[in-house]
Amino acid sequence: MKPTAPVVLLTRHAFRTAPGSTTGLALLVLLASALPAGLAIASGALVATGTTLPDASGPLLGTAFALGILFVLQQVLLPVAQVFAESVGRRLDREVAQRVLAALDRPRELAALTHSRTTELVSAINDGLAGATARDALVGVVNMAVARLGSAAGGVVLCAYQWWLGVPVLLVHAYVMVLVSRCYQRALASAEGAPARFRRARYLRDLLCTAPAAKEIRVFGLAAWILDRYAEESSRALEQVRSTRIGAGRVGVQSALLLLAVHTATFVMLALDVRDGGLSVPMFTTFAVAATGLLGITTVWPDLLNIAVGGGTLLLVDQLEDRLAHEDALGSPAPPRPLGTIVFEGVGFRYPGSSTWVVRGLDLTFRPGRTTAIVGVNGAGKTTVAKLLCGLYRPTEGRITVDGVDIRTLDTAQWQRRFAGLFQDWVRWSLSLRDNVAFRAPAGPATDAELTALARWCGLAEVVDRLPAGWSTPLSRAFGGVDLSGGEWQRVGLARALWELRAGAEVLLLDEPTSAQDVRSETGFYELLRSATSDRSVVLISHRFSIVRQADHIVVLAGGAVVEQGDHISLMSANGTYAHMFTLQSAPFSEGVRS
Ligand SMILES: Nc1ncnc2c1ncn2[C@@H]1O[C@H](COP(=O)(O)OP(=O)(O)OP(=O)(O)O)[C@@H](O)[C@H]1O
Repeated sequence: MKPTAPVVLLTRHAFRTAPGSTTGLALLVLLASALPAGLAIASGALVATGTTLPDASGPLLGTAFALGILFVLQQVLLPVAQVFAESVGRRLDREVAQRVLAALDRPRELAALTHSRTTELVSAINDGLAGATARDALVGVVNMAVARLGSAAGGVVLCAYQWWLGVPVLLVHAYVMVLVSRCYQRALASAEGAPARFRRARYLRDLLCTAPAAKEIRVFGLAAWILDRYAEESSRALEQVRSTRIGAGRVGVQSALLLLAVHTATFVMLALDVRDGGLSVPMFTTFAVAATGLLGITTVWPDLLNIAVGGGTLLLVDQLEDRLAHEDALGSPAPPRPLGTIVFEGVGFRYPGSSTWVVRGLDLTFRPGRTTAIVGVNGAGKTTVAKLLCGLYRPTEGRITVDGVDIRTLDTAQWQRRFAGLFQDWVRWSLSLRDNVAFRAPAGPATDAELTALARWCGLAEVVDRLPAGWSTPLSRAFGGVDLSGGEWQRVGLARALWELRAGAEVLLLDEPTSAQDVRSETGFYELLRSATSDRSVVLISHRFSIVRQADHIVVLAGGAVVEQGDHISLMSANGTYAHMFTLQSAPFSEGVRS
């Protein structure tokens, strides 16, 4: 199917977003487009009045006044139309941003979001918006429409003189338009490979502009190296764009020469006709002004790029929405409440686009109210199991059931809402502490008293006391607040997960919850965890065996499968992988005690 032309796409979206304003805009454009022809006719009429009626000062004044009005309108109507277009375009931009965010929020699973085509589309949309917004593009459409329709009207006037002159002149202009449009299409097509390079260049540039990288850049003295890499990447990305610009310049010169030739011929023909008595001076004036109006077409070339980029972005947004359309079958049943036993039955999983099995033939049981710890070496697949459990990915083979029902058949959004989690890469929101912990208060806004009780449990109470505006303090210096330490941030993440349990989540996923905690905080963590989670299920992923050993059930993952499971005592007496890992971690301390 042929892709919709950017102008059509922009116009269609503008009418859909703001039908009233866009209709007004279309009328303004039509009016402005008729002005060159009106000016040509009025100029001829003025000359006619002046030359044929020497003492007719009234009609002369009237015609001059009419010409003046047309002239003023020509100066005013286009800017007014541009202001209208900007206003409609702004609404279109807002709608585009909302549509992109809504589309990205739609898939319940991460596979669709992390797919390379999705990231490509999002990146291309961001690039498009940075290059030309829908507002720029819509202003471009107005400029182009006024110039092209105005020129066409001038051509029609010229046809009234001699059709065999008007038609070829119009055809030459049409040819120039096609030439220029093709040139921009080529420019866009050849720049298609550039986004990846631009993305890399932008990443390097952002490294220099963002605080988190500042420490390493200074300590390792990386600024000059990054600047060099940035210069290299961006100049390579610009190379393609530059080569197409040279092409555009060539087309510009060719078109100008063509227009020069055709207009010179027109003016010469008109002048010869006046000399030979075939054309009166007033008519000459009308046709000469009409021919001049045709040249308006040459003033809109930069707008073509804005239209192509802005319209192209709308096309990409349509494609993104199609890609991320909701996959859940409508009316899928909600998961049971409370959640029963969750079972992995022969689960195998490969990340999308990867041929490597992370886990295979995995049989696991998560009983309600129990703490299950998952251990294993780096890359064993522990986090992947947690992601499968909460429905962020679907098993490639096998199935996950709750009380015997395949979770695929349940409403994924509701399934996910039953989990609360602190992942390894939890988000540090640059918002107030209150928002960081209780985004979605279960019933009305969270009170400080409720939050303080939670903070006491999480070891956050001291931090809250220190904050200048307590729970309302923004956790970012960029927003006039404060920065927290890594361990304090982790406790904020933990508090958020616990708050979600209050809001109705039933399973708490903790992936390395004490990785940034000091020994004091780690000691007693498990008892505190159980007291805060009471009868809820907890899935605990940790390399800290001092915590893991206290779990009700411990699962050891290796080579993508469960190699051992049981409680600490049974696993230690089995003297297998778990016992080996446990001994390795505790050995330095025992030696320290001995010596
Ligand atoms: N989004 C992803 N796409 C492709 N492969 C991934 C992705 N996330 C993880 N992997 C791969 O899956 C494997 C298991 O990763 P996972 O994070 O589950 O391990 P882990 O046991 O939690 O490791 P660690 O103890 O280091 O946190 C690793 O080899 C990793 O490279």
